[in-house]
Amino acid sequence: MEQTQNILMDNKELGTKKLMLEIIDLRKSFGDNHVLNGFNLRLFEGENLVIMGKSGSGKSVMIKCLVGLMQPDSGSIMVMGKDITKLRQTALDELRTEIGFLFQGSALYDSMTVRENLEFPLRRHKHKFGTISDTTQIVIEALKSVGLEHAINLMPSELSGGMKRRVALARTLILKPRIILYDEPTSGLDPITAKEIIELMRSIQATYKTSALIITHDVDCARVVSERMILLVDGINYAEGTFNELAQSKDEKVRAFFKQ
Ligand SMILES: Nc1ncnc2c1ncn2[C@@H]1O[C@H](COP(=O)(O)OP(=O)(O)OP(=O)(O)O)[C@@H](O)[C@H]1O
Repeated sequence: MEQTQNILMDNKELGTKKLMLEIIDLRKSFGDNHVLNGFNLRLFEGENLVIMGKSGSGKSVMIKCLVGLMQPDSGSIMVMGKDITKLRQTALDELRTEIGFLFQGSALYDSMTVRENLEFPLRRHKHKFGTISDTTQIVIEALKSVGLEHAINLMPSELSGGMKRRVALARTLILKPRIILYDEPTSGLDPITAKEIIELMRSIQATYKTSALIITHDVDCARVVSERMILLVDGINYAEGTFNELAQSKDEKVRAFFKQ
């Protein structure tokens, strides 16, 4: 596998699709620790793009820059054509509703029922949805899409790990995001539950026509969900391609990702 320095060499078919997210020459250092050294990424409409990188390779730093929790040293981050590093707070908040996050650990509010957990983001983002007098239908629809409509009145403590992750995903979907950012979606789950979540990610892509950026160590997850993958090594896109292209690579650094 040849080192891919420039993501503009994407396959031509993708070139005709709408660009949802673009990261250009992202750089971030902490003193002498140069974590991101010109990272590039393009996420197209309806696509699942997997990013793999070893522990400490800068995936979290990249996500923090992407969601505005960390300021990059340089580079731009375009979300649906707007550079988020240059937006004012209100415009940034509005744009943020187009991105849904599923972070490691499901982060449900323990003192709220499943229904209340799902209603919470709707209330917070009134500007996008207006005042909704009856949220029941919206909540049920989101829960149905993750197969958990029967859990609407349960407390998080009554849910298994897999169910919690599904509810967290429903809570993400309820805001109808155009882009979903999954951070280690299968971590901490047993293989069967992980497989269910992986299948769910595919079904959500088909139903909601979302684009997704997926950070994972899980080779099975990458194989099933990705249209394309980027391997992040030494702060750059070390290699890019489909799962099969990368899995067949002779490059030792690339091969290391597929040995599990
Ligand atoms: N706020 C910070 N201050 C100083 N160094 C930081 C800070 N945040 C991250 N780093 C450094 O940046 C590097 C990349 O860390 P990061 O958390 O992005 O890795 P990662 O790829 O997400 O790893 P993992 O898969 O283990 O979560 C590490 O060397 C880390 O020590």
